[in-house]
Amino acid sequence: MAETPRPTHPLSVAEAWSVTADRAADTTFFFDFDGVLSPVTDDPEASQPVAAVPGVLEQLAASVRRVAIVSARPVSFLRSRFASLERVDLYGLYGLEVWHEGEVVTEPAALPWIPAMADLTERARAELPDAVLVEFKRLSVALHWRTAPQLAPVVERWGHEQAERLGLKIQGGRMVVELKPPVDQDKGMVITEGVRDAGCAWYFGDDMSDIKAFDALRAREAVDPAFFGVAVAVANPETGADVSNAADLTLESPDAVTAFLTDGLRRIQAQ
Ligand SMILES: O=P(O)(O)OC[C@H]1O[C@H](O[C@H]2O[C@H](CO)[C@@H](O)[C@H](O)[C@H]2O)[C@H](O)[C@@H](O)[C@@H]1O
Repeated sequence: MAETPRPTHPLSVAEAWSVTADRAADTTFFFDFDGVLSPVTDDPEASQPVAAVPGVLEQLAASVRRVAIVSARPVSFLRSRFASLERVDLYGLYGLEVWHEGEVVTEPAALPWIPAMADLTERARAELPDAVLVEFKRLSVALHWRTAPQLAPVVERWGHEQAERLGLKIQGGRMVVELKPPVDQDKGMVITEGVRDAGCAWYFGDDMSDIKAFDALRAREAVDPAFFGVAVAVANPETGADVSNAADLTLESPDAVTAFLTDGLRRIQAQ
């Protein structure tokens, strides 16, 4: 059968699935976790994927070349939510951690920063108002104001001061600011590496840090016009229009992502 011609952006959903079904053996799907596979909750520890997600991802992984979750969460957290998945690759802490052959592999340049992150966590808990949730992630510290939105300016100011004091990187997100070691690693770099020899790739994201992943798909297309990249935004009012504007398609929620993938899987399997 002749290969479906590569459509130009903007894409229709039907075009995107048609090209993907043709190239399934050469396709990788990447997913962010929070807000994409899991609905947003006040307590980050309470987050769970949509019930059907593990089954859908495992089936997808059996039908395409590769499926990976690329998250700001630690790999240990992702493993706790996806223990049953055997075929899905996991990148944690923006790619500073990778789940590889049954163990967590950490970027060596980041390891010396663990004590500084632990100290910063203690300092944040002592200095910030109690309503700020301080999440220690071994190689980063996330400062959440979801349950106290009026504290956003206080937390952002404190975060920027600490980043300057310690020479850390700072990453904004959904009602959160995160402090990270000054190590060059982000979701865009994970995707750039991950699509190097792919013919087609999808990335599903909902937050500012995901725009770099969308950009990595675009950059790959620019050097190889035959490559087919699909950026999918999961819309939310917190990140405004920036994520949707950077995407090819927009879905409204993690439930909608699950239904969308179920439909896509049917199309791939029917090919
Ligand atoms: O890259 P991701 O997997 O999307 O992780 C981004 C951040 O997700 C978590 O925070 C966000 O989700 C929480 C639970 O729904 C929510 O309470 C919070 O307001 C959101 O910012 C996680 O806790 C962070 O560490 C991640 O950076």
